[in-house]
Amino acid sequence: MTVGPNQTETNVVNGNQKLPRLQIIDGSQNFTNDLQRFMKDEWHLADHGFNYNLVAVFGSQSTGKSTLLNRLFGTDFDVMSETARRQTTKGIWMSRGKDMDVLIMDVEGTDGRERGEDQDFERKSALFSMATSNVIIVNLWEHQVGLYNGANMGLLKTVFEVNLQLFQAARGKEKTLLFFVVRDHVGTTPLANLSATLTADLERIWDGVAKPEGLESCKIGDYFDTMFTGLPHKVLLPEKFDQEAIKLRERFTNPNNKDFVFKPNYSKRVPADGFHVYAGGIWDQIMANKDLDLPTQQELLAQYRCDEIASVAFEAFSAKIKGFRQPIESGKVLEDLGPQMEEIRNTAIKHFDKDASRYHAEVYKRKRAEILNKTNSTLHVFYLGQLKNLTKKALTTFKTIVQERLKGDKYDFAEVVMEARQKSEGLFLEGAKAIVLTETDWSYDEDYYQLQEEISEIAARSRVEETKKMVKALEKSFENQVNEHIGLYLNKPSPDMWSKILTKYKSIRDSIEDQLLKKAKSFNSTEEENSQSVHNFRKRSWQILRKKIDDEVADNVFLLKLRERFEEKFRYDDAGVPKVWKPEDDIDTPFRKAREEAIELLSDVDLGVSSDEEMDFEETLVVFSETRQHDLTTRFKRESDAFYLEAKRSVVATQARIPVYVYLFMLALGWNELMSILFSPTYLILFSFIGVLLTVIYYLNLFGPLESFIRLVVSEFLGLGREKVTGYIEEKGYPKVAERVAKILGEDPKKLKTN
Ligand SMILES: Nc1nc2c(ncn2[C@@H]2O[C@H](COP(=O)(O)OP(=O)(O)OP(=O)(O)O)[C@@H](O)[C@H]2O)c(=O)[nH]1
Repeated sequence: MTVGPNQTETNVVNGNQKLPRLQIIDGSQNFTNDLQRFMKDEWHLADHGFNYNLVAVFGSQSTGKSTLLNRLFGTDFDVMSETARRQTTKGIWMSRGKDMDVLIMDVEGTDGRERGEDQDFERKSALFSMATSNVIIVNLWEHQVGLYNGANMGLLKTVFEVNLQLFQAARGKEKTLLFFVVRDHVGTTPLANLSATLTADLERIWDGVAKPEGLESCKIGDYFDTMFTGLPHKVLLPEKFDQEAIKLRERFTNPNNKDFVFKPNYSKRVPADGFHVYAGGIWDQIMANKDLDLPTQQELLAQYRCDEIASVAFEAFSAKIKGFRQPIESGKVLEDLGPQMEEIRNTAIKHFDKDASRYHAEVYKRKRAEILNKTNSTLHVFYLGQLKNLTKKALTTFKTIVQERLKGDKYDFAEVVMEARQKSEGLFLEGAKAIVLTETDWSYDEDYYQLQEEISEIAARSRVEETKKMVKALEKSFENQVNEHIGLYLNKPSPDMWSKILTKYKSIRDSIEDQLLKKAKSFNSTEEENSQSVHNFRKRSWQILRKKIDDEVADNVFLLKLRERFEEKFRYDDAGVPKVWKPEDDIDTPFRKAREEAIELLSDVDLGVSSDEEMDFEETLVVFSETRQHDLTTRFKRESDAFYLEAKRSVVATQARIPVYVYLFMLALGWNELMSILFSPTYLILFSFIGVLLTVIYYLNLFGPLESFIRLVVSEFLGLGREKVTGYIEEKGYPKVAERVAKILGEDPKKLKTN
């Protein structure tokens, strides 16, 4: 059966599942596009890494190559029909060995009987096979041994030349096994002799191969191992052929066999998942007739595959980190972000390592650094976002703690700030450390520094506010004390009250200043700030005192105080009982004294702090200026004069006595009336009552009120009379009344009317 370009075959024949095979290079020398799929889906070798081997078979056409391969590896390569006898294998076919991790290449026969001009395919396929295979089976008839052309020695020369081109640098390290299978071995010539002949031929060919510079003395054994075996005639001795074929298969399948063919140093170190790229690249190079530089090819393969692997790993990585974006952008601090990022990134790198580490070490290292860098850069965005959110959270924590702690009365501001700072910075540092991934140079120093700066700014602002609040509270306390104590002095004025006020003022002020300095310590204030605060407070305290004094010495208020003080002295005795002036009493002296004592309060008061205290504000208070003193004195004198007159009047009232002789005269005149009264019980009781009443009025000094009362009664009485008259006039009518009036007056009523 002749198969067309890049044929694939996976069908079932005679009820048996045929092993899938692929024409990787067709008769027109095109490389297949299906190799990756076959490696993965048909042969299931893609994930085998280096754990697979590759065998190619060389030999003249129709020498039973395909038959041999099918026997050894259970493959289903086409075998030439016994009757047709024409070339079967075109190009290069590939199959996986049955139940073996081995790829087998059935290469087109080498003598090109049907190929004609296309002789160079031989060299190309040799190059390709050498670049990819661990073992090369050289298939030849027994009768060809010793015949240069017949034994395909021309092909071997090509193989040697190609090998030197490809593997000169790997001398002694990497080798290829040349496995000679002598077909139709009759046995007349022992295998040992045949081997010797072949070895001698190989040496001869090797010697004839032009060696690259520096490798002139290299031996065939530096690059090749050789093995020889013979197989009986398949047609004449089929049973023996079968037995030997089974034995031979053992050497390919059983690693414990002493002649096991696959040795580690035969491997071309192409990971299975990159084989399709590598093989394709090699064939492209061969077709382009370029020097086939295997290390470069391996590097190219590594680059290609590492990129592919990295891309798959990165895709999976990207899908996993998607969920971070939204919450971080919305300002959330994600718990476990660090461990999660580390885990996702490490999984991606592990994935990469697993598949890519088989490739060219330098390329793998470089590509690993690239994907590490790429994943780290991607995660760095989340790292920065989380840092930003952490900074915000730390600042909020700081503000909240400070606000909460400052709510109470007793707090040490510096302690509060320190505690809040420790907590918020601790929160930041803990969170920041947790998101720094290994194998990164991520640093949060700058953010930490910024946070510290912002905390300091907030603390400074808060300190200013709290200081203001504290000063205000102390001023209020000062004001309350001034109102209480100094108000007391001013309510009970005395000549020494001003000095008392000043002393008290200083003592209150000093005590508040002490408190101010104590509190200021907790605010970590500087000396300069402290002295400024004290200065401001003094100024304010002085203003408070002045206001209090100003209020208390306002004209009317102070006049009242003067009057009270005067009255206290003048109208009350020492026991606080109101004085009743008697004619013999001296009114003038107590009046003068009381007035002088009151006026004393208006004496020059130059209230001020001591001159040794430096103040840049108006530090004295002239309570009563000369003009005010004069004005208040005059007004007070006027008021006090009224009291004097009242006192005098009360004395005059009691002093207006009738002389004794008048009484005697009246007694003589009214003797009879007196007697009648004395002897009339009614009169006696009446007069005694009136007498007692008058005495009480006299002693209680109630003549004034009595007089007022009488006046009130009289005026009421007159008012009543007037009402009666008006009522009468209204009732009787005016003309009649006029007539009556005219009659009484003796006038003409008409005249009166007109008037
Ligand atoms: N005498 C002899 N004939 C064999 C042997 N093995 C196979 N044949 C026959 O040789 C012929 C060619 O067999 P293939 O296996 O197709 O040979 P080939 O080398 O793969 O042929 P091409 O692919 O065309 O190069 C077939 O008719 C086989 O039956 C053998 O050991 N001895």
